Amino acid sequence: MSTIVRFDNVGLRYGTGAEVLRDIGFRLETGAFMFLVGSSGAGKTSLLRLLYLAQRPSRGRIDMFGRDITSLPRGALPALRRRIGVVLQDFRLIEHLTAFDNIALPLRIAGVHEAEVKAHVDELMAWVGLAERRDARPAVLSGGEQQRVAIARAVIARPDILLADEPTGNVDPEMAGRLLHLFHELNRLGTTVVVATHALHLMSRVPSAITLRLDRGEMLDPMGVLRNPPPVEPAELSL
Ligand SMILES: Nc1ncnc2c1ncn2[C@@H]1O[C@H](COP(=O)(O)OP(=O)(O)OP(=O)(O)O)[C@@H](O)[C@H]1O
Repeated sequence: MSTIVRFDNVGLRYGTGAEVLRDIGFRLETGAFMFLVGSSGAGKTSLLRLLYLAQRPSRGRIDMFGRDITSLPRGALPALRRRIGVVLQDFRLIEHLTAFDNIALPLRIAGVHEAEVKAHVDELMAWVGLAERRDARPAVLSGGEQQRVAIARAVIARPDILLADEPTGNVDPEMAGRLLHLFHELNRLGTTVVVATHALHLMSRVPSAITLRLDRGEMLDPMGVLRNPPPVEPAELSL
């Protein structure tokens, strides 16, 4: 089993402020499902920003996909980002595109044939309860609908890593369970998943998940599980 993400002694500060992340070190194995938890302001979004290559650390080293991303030239980042699906708290939908076209975007960028795009997007929209909102633009969608468009867009092209920041924050409990199920299915197909959440009750739905707990910018890992991930059983690999 290979390591897809590795943090060594990572620190992050914004501008000249104090460090908002300190001494973060962990390994994430390919195919893992990780919950990122901690109280508001603990640094969850900041850690996701590092993983999405939106921010470089102020110190330490981050390896992703077997490369040291802290020393990569800017020009190399877009190709890496295409392997990452991301659901941010502000959704970042493209305003002039319909829900369907927003979700279809990663497939179209990848050059997928239009008939296949239509079949995949329609199926996923039905799954996340958006079949009726196919032609709606983001401005007329509710917060929960926008969130589901953002999630569908992030997962449609089966990224190597999915990063989601509080992805069930705007939906009812039933839909939250459904979305988590979607992430779990994607994970079983091989995508490494990182979900930052306050919804601790949802964590029991993914029994195999590991948890990275942040407390005011520091990592709590008393058992050392994240620094020394246990070997994965072959049976789990074949799921
Ligand atoms: N762009 C920024 N510039 C300066 N400080 C920032 C910036 N973004 C976040 N911070 C600070 O970094 C710290 C961690 O914030 P972050 O958003 O990562 O926490 P969080 O755990 O995701 O919180 P929440 O659960 O409320 O989303 C906070 O003290 C916050 O004020």
